[in-house]
Amino acid sequence: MEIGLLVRTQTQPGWAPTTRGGGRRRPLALALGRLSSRRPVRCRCLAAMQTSPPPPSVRTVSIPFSDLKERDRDLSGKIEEGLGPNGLGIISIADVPGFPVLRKTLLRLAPKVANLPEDVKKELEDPDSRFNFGWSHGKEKLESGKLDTFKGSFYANPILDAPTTDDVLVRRYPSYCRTNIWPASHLPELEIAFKALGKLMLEVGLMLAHHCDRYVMQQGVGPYDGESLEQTIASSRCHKGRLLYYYPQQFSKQEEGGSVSSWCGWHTDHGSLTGLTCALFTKNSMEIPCPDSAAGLYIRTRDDKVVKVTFEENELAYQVGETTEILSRGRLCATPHCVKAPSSENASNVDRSTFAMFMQPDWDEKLKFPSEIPYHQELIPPNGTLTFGEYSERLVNKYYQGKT
Ligand SMILES: O=C(O)CCC(=O)C(=O)O
Ligand SMILES: [Fe+2]
Repeated sequence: MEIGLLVRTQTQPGWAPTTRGGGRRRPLALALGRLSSRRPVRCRCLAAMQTSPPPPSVRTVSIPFSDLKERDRDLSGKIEEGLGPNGLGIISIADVPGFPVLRKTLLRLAPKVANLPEDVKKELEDPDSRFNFGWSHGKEKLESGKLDTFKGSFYANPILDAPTTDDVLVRRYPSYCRTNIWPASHLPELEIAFKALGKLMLEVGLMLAHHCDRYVMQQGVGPYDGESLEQTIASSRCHKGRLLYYYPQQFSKQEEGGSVSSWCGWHTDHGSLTGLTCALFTKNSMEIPCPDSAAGLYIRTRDDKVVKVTFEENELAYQVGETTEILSRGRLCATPHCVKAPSSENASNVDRSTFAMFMQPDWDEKLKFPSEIPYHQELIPPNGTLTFGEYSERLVNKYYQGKT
């Protein structure tokens, strides 16, 4: 990894260890648990990104839910346009029944979690999972080496409260295998809302995965060497939801040229598929439209341009993770993304709540890697086969302990 090419972000998340200049603090946290993981992104245009006028805004390719649920419908054109080698790497699904209510119900709880008394939040922390279950705030390091207090996260597996009872596995894969922690007495509605939205995002994600599989097979890749994306996701016990709360930014901290990664640093999700809701903004507890058209989710396109991505409030978006890119032999591409905070004057006291559903293979899932892969080639054994759990462990070692 060429250190000089890493994007310098305020909130460089996830993978970046100190040795690579990323200033990461908690090596394992991002690597395993949500496997949302974060690969720092190479970029040659950092200076331009930080000083140029707001980048253009691009609408996601959108698929109506009524089409998505038809298994025999040919959606390969849209899948290619959205997620293929020339796509943005994000696609949105419109008119998902029940989604708008579940989204609002959960996102409205994000500020409530973040504002629970400190001692209650402490109880909700799980250091043994490297903060991949329960409450996590100020555990990751910023680029500057300071702790990231810009956002707080609440993590849980919305599908399984206890993925396994095998102690060996719990010790080996604590970020996947430990049990959920819910604020049962302080915010009992969180568990219900979190599970309901997470399950819906998984169900819709499975439908999308089916169409992704069809597209990949049409491309002549043949069935994936292991399971299809749909089967991989369906049989996994590792899914992880992340309720994110971005604290209002202080204007004094906004002087860094309004960097596009001022709220969440550049990274690529690591697993199979990530579901994303459109964020909810509030100001002094009142829901408001996003107060700054430049704020929100940004991605870097295949031809190295930074664009702001938009999708409708009631659409459900999905991004491709690195593992899917590798297993689809590049037919589906993972996309570097980050989040920009509002920076205009009237954006003070504005917070942002959103939810990400990281769908990733089971720790036991055998992944058959192609002989050439775009990421982490050195981790793959000669026979090209690793379980996802083993692969994740190697990634963690690579980034945080410097061994492969
Ligand atoms: O806040 C967002 O919209 C995106 C969050 C994200 O990319 C992540 O948690 O991996
Ligand atoms: Fe992400």
